[in-house]
Parts: sequence; C-alpha cells; structure tokens
Amino acid sequence: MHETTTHSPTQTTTQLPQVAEPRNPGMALDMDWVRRVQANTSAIERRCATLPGRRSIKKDHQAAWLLKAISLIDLTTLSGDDTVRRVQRLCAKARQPVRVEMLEALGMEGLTTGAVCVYHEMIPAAVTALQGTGIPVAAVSTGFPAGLSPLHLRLQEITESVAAGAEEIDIVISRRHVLEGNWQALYDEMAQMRAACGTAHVKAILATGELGTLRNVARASLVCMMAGADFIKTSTGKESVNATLPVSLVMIRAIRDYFEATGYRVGYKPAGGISKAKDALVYLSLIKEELGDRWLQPDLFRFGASSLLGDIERQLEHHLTGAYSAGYRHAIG
Ligand SMILES: O=C[C@H](O)COP(=O)(O)O
Repeated sequence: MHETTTHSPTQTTTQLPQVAEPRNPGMALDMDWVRRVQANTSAIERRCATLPGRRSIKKDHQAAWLLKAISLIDLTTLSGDDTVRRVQRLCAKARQPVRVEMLEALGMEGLTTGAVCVYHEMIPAAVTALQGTGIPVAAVSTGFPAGLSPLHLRLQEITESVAAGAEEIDIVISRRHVLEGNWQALYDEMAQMRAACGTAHVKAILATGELGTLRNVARASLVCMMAGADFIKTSTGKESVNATLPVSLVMIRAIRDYFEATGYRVGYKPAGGISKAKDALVYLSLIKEELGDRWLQPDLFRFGASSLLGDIERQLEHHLTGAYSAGYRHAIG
C-alpha cells in the first residue's frame, strides 16, 4: 500500500486554490528537447501494472475521494443525437451531481462537476442552463473528432465557440503532423489555436490511440505545451483506444518535465472510456504520486467522461446504505 494516498483529499469541493495559477505562455519550439524525449515502454507498462492492484485509497477515505473525483469531471455529451433537452438535463446534473440528502449524509454541500463539455451547437443551451453557477462550459471545437477540416475553419470555429460563451476549448490536433514527425507544423497549428482561444483555456486533445508510439505521445505532449496548451488531453472518446494508464503516465511525466524546466503547470485530462469509480481512483492516485496534490484541483485536472458520474453515485450510495441502486436510476452522467 502506498502511504501517501491513504488519506482524504486535502480539498474535496470545487474550491480553487487562493492564488490563480499563471497561464502557460508557451515558449519557442525547442527541437533539441523534443528529439531527446524517449519513452521506455516496458518500464512504463511495469509501473502501470502495479497501480490498479494496490489498495492505495483506504475504504474509509474512498467517499471523500469519490466526491473529489466528481468535482474534477468534465461532464460530457458528444453525440450526433444531442438535443437541447439532453444538454439541459446534463447541466442540471452538473449543478447537483449527487442527491441533496446523500450529500448531507456525507457532510458536504455545494458540490458541482468541474465543467460541462458539449459540441459547439450546444454551447448556448449549456451557458443558459449553467448561468450563475460558475460552472464553465467546455466546447469541442476544431472539427472534432478527426480535426480534418480546413485550418481556417477550425480557427473560425474556436472564435465562434468563445463568442457563444465557451470558457474552455478542447481542440484536436492533426495526428498526421505527429505521425510524419512534422513537429514545426504541430507547434504552429497549436499556437494558432491557442491564440484564437484568447482568454478561454485550451485543452489539446492528442488522440493518443492514433499516435502509434508512446514516444510520439511524449513528443506531441511537449510540443503542445511549448505552443501554449493549458491542458493536454488524451482522447476524443471516439478513437478505438482512448485513455489508458501507460499513456497517462507518459503525459503526466511530460507535464512534470515541462514544469521543472519552465515553472509553468499544465493541466491533464484523461478522457474516453473512464466509466468506473474504481478506475477514477487509480487515476487520482497516479496524479498524486507523480505530480502531487496541487494537480488534484479542477484548474489542473479533469476527467472527460460521459458515464463516470453514474457509477460514482452508485458507489456513494453503497457507502451510505450498504446496497447498490439499479443503474437506470443514474441514467445521466
Ligand atoms: O471528452 C470526453 C469523452 O468524449 C468522453 O468519453 P466517454 O463517453 O467514453 O466517457
């Protein structure tokens, strides 16, 4: 058992740290650094294999950690059949992710998710539904999920998403720039997208399941941070392989290296296929061990997830009552 991860999280609510984190301004593309980056696949896989089996968060602290996990969710709907009504229901869930009586029994109040994440067309519905809550709307812009529309249209989409009220923009990178080793093109594209975001924070989706190697994941992470990404994010949720622990380890170590070299903290968002409370706890342990408590706040960590909240609710209910409720009672989130 890992001693440092047995206690309750230091902050459970969405309360942000007192001092706002300075935004990563980016830096010039440093090709020597990019070329130096390696990823030792077998060592990474060995490290990850030890994680899920470890009882790193003790049972009596699990409820607190699960509440913490809720505060870090980008509650997401990204479906072709999304409707205003569905987005409104999702936003209601983001405002009150756990039933009031359960929250009271757990000694908490004022819990919300970290953000709501939608397609561009659904931004106005989400902004209206979240008015006065402080919960930001994140939009997947730039021709999500493939990112293969013309660059000027992708940049225009960002501008329109920000104008519509999105405070966070999840962009997708051009995978071909990574696969062809065209780091300058990736850097330039990312820098233009960051500029188009203005004051909105930008999360760079690497679509790691399509990047071929862990070394490519490490290099793409670094180049996106050099170009000013506020967050790096694993996946769209639409690739055949989405968030995994090995990819996460590579990305969070890239974040650590970037912080050590520049002093700027970049956020991390694993996304796609994270639907179980126990998996969320493994991710939180990994972040705590590799990056420390500071990264366990919503300004530096999010889960991109459409169905994780439902399982966390079931686990919290079990914690309180000793029984599981049926899955259909937690249909949203
Ligand atoms: O960015 C978030 C992902 O699209 C959500 O993926 P998921 O539906 O597998 O949870």
